[in-house]
Amino acid sequence: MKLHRKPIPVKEAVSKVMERMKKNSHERVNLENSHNRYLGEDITASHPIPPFDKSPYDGFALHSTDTIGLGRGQAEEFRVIEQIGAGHRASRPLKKGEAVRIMTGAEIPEGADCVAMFEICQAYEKNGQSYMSLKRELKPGQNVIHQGSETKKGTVLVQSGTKINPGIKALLATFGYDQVKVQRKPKVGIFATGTELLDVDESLEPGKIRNSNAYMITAQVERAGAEAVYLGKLKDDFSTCFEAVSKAAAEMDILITTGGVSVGDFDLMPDIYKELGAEVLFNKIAMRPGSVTTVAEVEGKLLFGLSGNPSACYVGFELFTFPIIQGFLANPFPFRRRTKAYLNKDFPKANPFMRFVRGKVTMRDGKIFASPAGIDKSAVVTSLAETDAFIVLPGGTKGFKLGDMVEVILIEDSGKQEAFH
Ligand SMILES: Nc1nc2c(c(=O)[nH]1)N[C@H]1C(S)=C(S)[C@@H](COP(=O)(O)OP(=O)(O)OC[C@H]3O[C@@H](n4cnc5c(N)ncnc54)[C@H](O)[C@@H]3O)O[C@H]1N2
Ligand code: MOO
Ligand SMILES: [Mg+2]
Repeated sequence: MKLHRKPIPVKEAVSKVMERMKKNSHERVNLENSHNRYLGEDITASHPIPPFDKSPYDGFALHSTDTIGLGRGQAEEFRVIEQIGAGHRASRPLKKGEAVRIMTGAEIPEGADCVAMFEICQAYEKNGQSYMSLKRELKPGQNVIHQGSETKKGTVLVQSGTKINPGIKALLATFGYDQVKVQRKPKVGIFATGTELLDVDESLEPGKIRNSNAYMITAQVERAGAEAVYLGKLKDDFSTCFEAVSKAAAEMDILITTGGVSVGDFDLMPDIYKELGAEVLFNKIAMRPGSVTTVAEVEGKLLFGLSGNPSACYVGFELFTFPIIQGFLANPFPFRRRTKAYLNKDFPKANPFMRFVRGKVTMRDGKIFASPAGIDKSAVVTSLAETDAFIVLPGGTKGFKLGDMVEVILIEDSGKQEAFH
């Protein structure tokens, strides 16, 4: 085994992975099941919105020319010929001096060009006929939402590859998509390797630990929008691991293993990649944690050899596997959002490697602050529960001080916020 590996910069490692991005196929799902899926086509307005001139208020539709000169004590009486709610249309065009009692969302009748809200009108009955009197002048088009004023037919409203959110669902429904073309979710196989691993329902035994990576990675895969296929845990035995990995690589779109990528006697992944004839893109990155993260490709399939150490495993996934999954989903913006934040803690120790400190961000008075989520060590699992961001501390000769402005990678919205005031 080669003990001395040459670390490559994080940026280079990310590009090496992204160069291997694969094209994916599409499928159709019912609109109800489309939430959080990635669009497989642009959404183009198939009709204008609104499709007809409509009233934004409950009131009376009339013609503005009938209101000229009103005001300063001058009122005009209108004959109310009918009443229309949303979903109904007036039975005939309005004539001079007529009004239609109209509700919000109803189509403006022919012969009307404006709406007077109930609040400025006086409605009354006279000899079994409805009337309304008005003391205000209205302009043509006043209180009318015009056909196509929100969007014109043919406008591209959402691009293929965008994650479907509640607003996009509303648009899909507006344009009559009962079925939606979406990107097929890549199947991501997951193996946890390690003879020390116990199942969740097993009691602790000397020298053994429960397998937490499998559950963590499954959740990260699902959070990224892919289909997680947990394939089980494997003992550190070459032929068992080799068989399992080669079979899964053929069946899955992407394969993740955790553990066994370093230089230990039972770290079998490097030999497995060799035996498979896989091309190793890199096996050492100038970062902490996750320096041992290894990515290889065999017969067009990417193999992510994530570290066994929980924090390193978590970080390795978010930096390298997350964007490739987004690529599969045709997301034109495959990377997690980054921004700047003020450090809430000193990091006096210089580190030659770039650090991705598991942290949490808070927002106050238009500023973002970043604090570490717990112990900043690769082998730590407890800090991950609080993590909603990575604090990026570039490698170099100096440490960092409280108040320094640093880059943060936003992992999720933890929703920690006081009530609105
Ligand atoms: N001589 C050297 N030793 C190590 C180096 C090195 O460069 N030279 N690198 C260290 C670094 S950095 C890391 S990170 C780890 C990576 O180890 P592996 O990826 O080979 O992982 P394992 O050896 O299998 O396990 C490491 C650690 O993680 C625990 N683990 C494994 N799987 C799970 C799981 N599914 N759930 C929870 N915890 C798991 C395992 O028990 C070990 O404690 O290597 C350093 N060594
Ligand atoms: O890969 Mo290790 O996490 O750098 O500690
Ligand atoms: Mg090891």
